[in-house]
Amino acid sequence: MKWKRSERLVDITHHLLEHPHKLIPLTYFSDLYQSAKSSISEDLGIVKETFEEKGIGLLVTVPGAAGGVKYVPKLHVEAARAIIQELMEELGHSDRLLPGGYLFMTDILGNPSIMNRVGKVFATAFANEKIDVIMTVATKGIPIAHAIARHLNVPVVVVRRDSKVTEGSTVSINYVSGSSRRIQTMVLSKRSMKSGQRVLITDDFMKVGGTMNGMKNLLEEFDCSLAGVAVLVEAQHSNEQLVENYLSLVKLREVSEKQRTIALEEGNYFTNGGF
Ligand SMILES: O=P(O)(O)OC[C@H]1C[C@H](OP(=O)(O)OP(=O)(O)O)[C@H](O)[C@@H]1O
Repeated sequence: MKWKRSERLVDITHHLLEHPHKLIPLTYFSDLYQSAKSSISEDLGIVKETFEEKGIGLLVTVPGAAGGVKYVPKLHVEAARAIIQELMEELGHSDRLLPGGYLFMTDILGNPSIMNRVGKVFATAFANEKIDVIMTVATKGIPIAHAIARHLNVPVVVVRRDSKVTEGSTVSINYVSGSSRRIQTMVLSKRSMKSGQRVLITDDFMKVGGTMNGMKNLLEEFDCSLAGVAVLVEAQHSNEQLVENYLSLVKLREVSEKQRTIALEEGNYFTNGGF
């Protein structure tokens, strides 16, 4: 089948979007479309210019025999800010307030369109980091972890709070859950990670950071290192913050269970390295 340029451009775009952060040799495209490398290079130049101008992402070219092109999901600042503003509007409804200063977020975490945008905001911040794995803790962190993983093209590991025979042999640690000051357990299958991997930790909500801190401690048991911490919503609180370096999209500054009010502000995404 002879491919017209317009058909190649559509198919190249589709392939790149389906394989973020994957280095694709030019020969893959020239063989697929039976086209000269020079034509493919021109095609990729058009895709690159449109991707970067429209804020879809970057098209990184790696020269040399082992080279190729790699699509890196990366939003423009304005697009990231608009997604965070959208989140704040969604979260700002007083009926989301739960006892203990938590917010009901399950509907947002279950919304694939919102999660996809959240994933791309975080993937933008970590686009240049070497990340091998994304770790979260069951349950509500799972949709966020997968959303980020989709854009970074890396696997997700889910820490559980209980041991299950279906996880095989496991590593477990105890940690103090910040808000409730309860001793809790984190369990992760030994098969989940390999020594030396760099891990991005994420969760839907961080209050005192006990949960996040527990996951950081778990990394040490696997001889893995922390590549970053991504939090959807962080909550202001009076206790000592157990986690310093993290990125949050939204900050729950103040809640009044009596007045049923929620005060939100942008998280530290833009001030702490999101861009
Ligand atoms: O910063 P901390 O004070 O440790 O609290 C943050 C925890 C608590 C809550 O999880 P839960 O609602 O307890 O558990 P699940 O995600 O399974 O609903 C939230 O999803 C974070 O994981």
